[in-house]
Amino acid sequence: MTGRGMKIGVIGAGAWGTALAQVAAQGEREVMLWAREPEVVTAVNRGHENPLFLAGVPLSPTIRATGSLGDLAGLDALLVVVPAQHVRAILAETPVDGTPLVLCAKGIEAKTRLLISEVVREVAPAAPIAVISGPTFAHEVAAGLPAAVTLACEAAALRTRLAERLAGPAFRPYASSDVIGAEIGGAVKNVLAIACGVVEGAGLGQNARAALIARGFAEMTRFGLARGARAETLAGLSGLGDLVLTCSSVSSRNFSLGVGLGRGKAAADLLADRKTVAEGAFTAPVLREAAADVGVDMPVAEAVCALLGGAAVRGVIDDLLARPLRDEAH
Ligand SMILES: NC(=O)C1=CN([C@@H]2O[C@H](COP(=O)(O)OP(=O)(O)OC[C@H]3O[C@@H](n4cnc5c(N)ncnc54)[C@H](O)[C@@H]3O)[C@@H](O)[C@H]2O)C=CC1
Ligand SMILES: O=C(CO)COP(=O)(O)O
Repeated sequence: MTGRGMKIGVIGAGAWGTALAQVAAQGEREVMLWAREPEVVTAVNRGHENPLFLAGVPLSPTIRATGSLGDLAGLDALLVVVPAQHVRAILAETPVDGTPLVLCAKGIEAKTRLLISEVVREVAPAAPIAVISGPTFAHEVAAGLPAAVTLACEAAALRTRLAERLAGPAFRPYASSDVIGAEIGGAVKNVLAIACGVVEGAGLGQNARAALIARGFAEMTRFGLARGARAETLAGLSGLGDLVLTCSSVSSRNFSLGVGLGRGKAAADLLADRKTVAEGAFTAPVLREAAADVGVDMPVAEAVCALLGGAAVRGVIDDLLARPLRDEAH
């Protein structure tokens, strides 16, 4: 069977899960979308919209929302699009068995320091795993604007079928077998986007932001290589591509969080009561620990941790700039 006939389910109806359901529904194909919020289920089924997480985008009528994870049984692949810290709990309640899981969250599990693919191997050991990651603001993808992603999966046949199923006129998956590399790019760039937002909020200028993107990419590469990622994946869509996107736009929740920090607002106030997720705030502390585990220096990630912990912006920036001079290659 080619991938085109695969029946797709999406777990998580935030902005990105809804946008991916829209991608999977192209050609009037049916898609089952699990939403945690009953009002989202109702709005998608009755009005073909998701005003809570993706307002203003008309959705395909072939997307059917459900509040019951049991309704996902028997599908050919499930896209997992709940925030990283909730993947374990949600999959434990989902009828997965051997269904392929396409992991779309960008983060590291805080209490275990595991990448999401490692979490899923624990909670759904029979499920083949793929990862989709790349520079993709949900509202642009849902509106049908052009975007490209890394689609990583070790099994070549499944990789091809998923790419056939999800590719569309404006959505281009690029195949890779480097699952860990695709995950690390997406997780680390969120932390670096907070740092770039701080540069913006504190008015440090365009030169500083470009320097931070380049030195941040050096950090991502050091950590990724130490964890077994391939350099070309880190330099691709899911690494450098997504880093550039989220480090240069207030459409990024992580960048916007950094702008607030850079203007001197407290992290606790910026994060209180928010409905949408800024994954970098959860990833930064666990990334610092995970980097220490493999002996990798990540000064920008350290600085983000300090700011999230309440340190004053000026002091953190002064400390970064006062670090000993070093070779660029390190
Ligand atoms: N929004 C975007 O443009 C993109 C987001 N992503 C990633 O997709 C993942 C999901 O993010 P978004 O769709 O943007 O979410 P969102 O910020 O739009 O919405 C929050 C989501 O979290 C869910 N949620 C809240 N508490 C929960 C709980 N206790 N258990 C399970 N789910 C819970 C909500 O139901 C909702 O689906 C994140 O890892 C994000 O980094 C990846 C690419 C693009
Ligand atoms: O991952 C994203 C774009 O690729 C979305 O970024 P934010 O989560 O920072 O909004």
